[in-house]
Amino acid sequence: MKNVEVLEKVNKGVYLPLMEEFYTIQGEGFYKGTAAYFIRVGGCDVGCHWCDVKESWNAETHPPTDIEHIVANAATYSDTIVVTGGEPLMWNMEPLTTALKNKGLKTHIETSGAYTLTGNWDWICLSPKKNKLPEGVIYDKAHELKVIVYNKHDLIFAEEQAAKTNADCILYLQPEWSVRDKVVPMIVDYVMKNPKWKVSLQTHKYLNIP
Ligand SMILES: C[S@@+](CC[C@H](N)C(=O)[O-])C[C@H]1O[C@@H](n2cnc3c(N)ncnc32)[C@H](O)[C@@H]1O
Ligand SMILES: Nc1nc2[nH]cc(C(=O)O)c2c(=O)[nH]1
Ligand code: SF4
Ligand SMILES: [Mg+2]
Repeated sequence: MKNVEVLEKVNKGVYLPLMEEFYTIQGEGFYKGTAAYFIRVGGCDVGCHWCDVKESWNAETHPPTDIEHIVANAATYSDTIVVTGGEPLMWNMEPLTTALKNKGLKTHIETSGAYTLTGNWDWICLSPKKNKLPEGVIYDKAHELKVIVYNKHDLIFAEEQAAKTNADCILYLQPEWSVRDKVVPMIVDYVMKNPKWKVSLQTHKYLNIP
């Protein structure tokens, strides 16, 4: 296939720059502990300095991959599919999620919300970033809000973001991994004083799994 044809397919979302895919246990948030197949799509320009997948940022280093292959493969592993990245919403998620749903699979997304919400999702984890704030509509649709806490100011940011979410949205504070020893006591204290929040840990890192 010619380069332009591939780019056209990527633009439509029928090909996606695939970084990796793996069957594991969802480590974070509401579905923590649940087996799920992860599809990690390349490309992100949000630029979180503590991002734990910086290799995902440059989309050009990840091969444009036919979503039909991705979906056929995913279906052999799990009925719960987590789409993450990179920032999956940099791409049109309509074709991928439609194909996953046609196979009867549950579609979950991990997103910063920095780009327009596309796709048909059973579960939306919104993890907003100060550098590039979410676009309006996703706050109404998010099932969980997961704010990463790197310092004290992130608790103020967390409250600002929570104020924008819908009433059913489950609220999580998750320690930034590299400073976990410092921020976990702060998060624990904050959650006990403000019990509308829950703690989320990156449990897969404790379990030594992907
Ligand atoms: C790598 S991101 C990819 C999805 C999307 N770009 C986002 O940020 O939501 C997946 C999840 O990991 C979180 N995350 C990334 N780096 C982290 C770190 N160093 N410590 C804790 N959580 C982190 C993000 O906030 C997000 O909830
Ligand atoms: N096990 C596991 N759970 C996760 N939850 C969110 C992840 C992500 O990177 O989006 C992630 C991940 O990379 N691994
Ligand atoms: S938005 Fe997500 S993928 Fe992008 S830099 Fe931040 S944590 Fe990493
Ligand atoms: Mg991760």
